[in-house]
Amino acid sequence: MIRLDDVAVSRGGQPILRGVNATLEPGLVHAVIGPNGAGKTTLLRALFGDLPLSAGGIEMAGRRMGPGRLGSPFRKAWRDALAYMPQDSSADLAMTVLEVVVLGRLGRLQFHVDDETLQAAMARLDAADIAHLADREIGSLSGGQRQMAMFAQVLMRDPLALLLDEPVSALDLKHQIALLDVVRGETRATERVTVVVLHDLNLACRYADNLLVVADGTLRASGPPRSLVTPDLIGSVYGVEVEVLHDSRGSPVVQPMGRAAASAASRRQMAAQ
Ligand SMILES: Nc1ncnc2c1ncn2[C@@H]1O[C@H](COP(=O)(O)OP(=O)(O)OP(=O)(O)O)[C@@H](O)[C@H]1O
Repeated sequence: MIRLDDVAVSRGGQPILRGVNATLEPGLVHAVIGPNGAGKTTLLRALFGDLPLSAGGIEMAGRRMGPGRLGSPFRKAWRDALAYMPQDSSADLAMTVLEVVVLGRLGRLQFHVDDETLQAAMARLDAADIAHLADREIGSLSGGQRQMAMFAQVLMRDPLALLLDEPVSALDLKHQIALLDVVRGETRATERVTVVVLHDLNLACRYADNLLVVADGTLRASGPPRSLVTPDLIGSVYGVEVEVLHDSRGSPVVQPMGRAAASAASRRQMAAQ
């Protein structure tokens, strides 16, 4: 479990996140949604120990990270428990896909890649549907193929928690589903905490057990998609009019209807005038 307690983060001297309280249960997929610039990546990087907290704390596996400079032994131990896939995993390296995936075990490697590691890397590539690309140079892949390879790499770390920042942004429909199926399956099987930033609200509703709605640097709402996702919440967070339908499994489906001309409150005010 990961617990966030009144977390605040500043960047460039500006407060970006404030008052974030959440409990992230293991074995569940937690999807972070919210508009551009809301603070989603900042939240993920704070969880990874990549950005210092300006207030509050994060507890994970008996450790507590508080405000202040992150001392390097603490930071290393904290990050060793996690696997983080950043938004842009640009990889212009002269390395093959297989070598990049094997790097996920860095720290355990001692200048020798044993057969077990190679087999594990191949299994990860297979699960990501890119085993046939193992010997290609990573820089020669398409954006989507590279995203799948970086995903295979983070899984090799066998982490306590998986932090994925827009992992499907470059993927076609089939590979979005394939990657998120693996994410959900691994999360359940390993009882780890998964936090994934997604812009596609319908994928978030379909795959997340818990949604974290970030807006203007605060956690506006959180909970299971079915009870959380309403036209009012999505409309007010994104500034659009939406209809919320439900698919045959009961997952919410968000249908944009147009930009919100005015809030309900201002419409009532205008009607009263
Ligand atoms: N180094 C920085 N210095 C100052 N402000 C920053 C810095 N990096 C990011 N920000 C600001 O912090 C805010 C949150 O950024 P963040 O990347 O967390 O948003 P996001 O929700 O992930 O957005 P997106 O959906 O566009 O990726 C933005 O207003 C951004 O401009």
